[in-house]
Amino acid sequence: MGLLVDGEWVDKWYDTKSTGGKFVRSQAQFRNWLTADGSAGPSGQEGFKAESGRYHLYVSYACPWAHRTLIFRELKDLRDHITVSVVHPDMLSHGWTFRMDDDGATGDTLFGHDFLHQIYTQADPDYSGRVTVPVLWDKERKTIVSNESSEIIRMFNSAFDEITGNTLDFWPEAQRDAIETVNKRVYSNVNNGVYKSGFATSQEAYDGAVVPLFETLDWLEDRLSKSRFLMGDTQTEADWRLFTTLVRFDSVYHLHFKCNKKRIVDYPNLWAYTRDLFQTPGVAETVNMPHIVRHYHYSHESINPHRILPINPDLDFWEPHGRGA
Ligand SMILES: N[C@@H](CCC(=O)N[C@@H](CS)C(=O)NCC(=O)O)C(=O)O
Repeated sequence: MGLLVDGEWVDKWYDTKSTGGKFVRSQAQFRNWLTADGSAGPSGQEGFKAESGRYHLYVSYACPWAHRTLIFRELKDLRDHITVSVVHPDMLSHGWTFRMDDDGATGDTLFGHDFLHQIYTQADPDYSGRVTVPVLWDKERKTIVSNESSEIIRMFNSAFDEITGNTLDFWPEAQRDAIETVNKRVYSNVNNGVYKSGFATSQEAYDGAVVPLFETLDWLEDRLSKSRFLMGDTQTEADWRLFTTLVRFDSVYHLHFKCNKKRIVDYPNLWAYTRDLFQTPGVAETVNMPHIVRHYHYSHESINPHRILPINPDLDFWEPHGRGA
């Protein structure tokens, strides 16, 4: 675990001393956009035109943020157009690595590097900051397009539509304000809320995260008692952003991150909704539970110093969900 400082790798855990025990996530730094015509998009430089075979994703199956991008690659039929490398689940003193001694870890299929940080310094030899997944890489310009999952899924939502003929829209214009409102609350209290609970190093910081987490899950449970998906009858990005946290919750966050007031299986609507999303064609293939369980319990020494993997509940994500009616 560490970060790059002026292009040099430094092995260092998250600093929570300066923030009163609170975990504060840093902002992603590569913020270019892939677009259908290569124009610049909301931020970054121009020239990243959607083209088949040109782009590559570096992901971890364990990471909920990277998981979003893998799901959109499936939902938007991009599998034949965007290639993928999967890191090893253990994130230790070198950060994410391309070790291949675990089922599903592919190694760096583009360059044969050992560490993900080498991809960052290849894009910017003086890069300072965290080395995170996902990374969207441009094989033509040999640089990172983006390392921000919330933006990568919006690129995937539309940039390749002419190439794939898949015009499913998970970010429909008419619902954007409503989606943003839900995303904001879900991001802060649920997606990042579990991390803020788990990485807190003071009681106050933990309480400040875990209470809003369960208040928000209660609110979502109620909302999902009235409609199949968060925005009504059709899936939007809001559902997929929530899903990657829900699918990990009972196996990882409940115990490892001390989010243990309830499990997702204790919420009838949230649990059926999680199964409904899981059973969406293409999605189950993106869920690698062994990588998920291994990564968190093995990598976070400060939380689980003996690296013992828990027995965990048997969860049947294939059980009929009954939410279509
Ligand atoms: N803003 C980023 C966050 C990505 C992120 O934090 N990924 C984690 C894995 S779940 C990571 O790579 N952490 C390594 C680190 O912080 O050093 C996104 O959503 O794309």
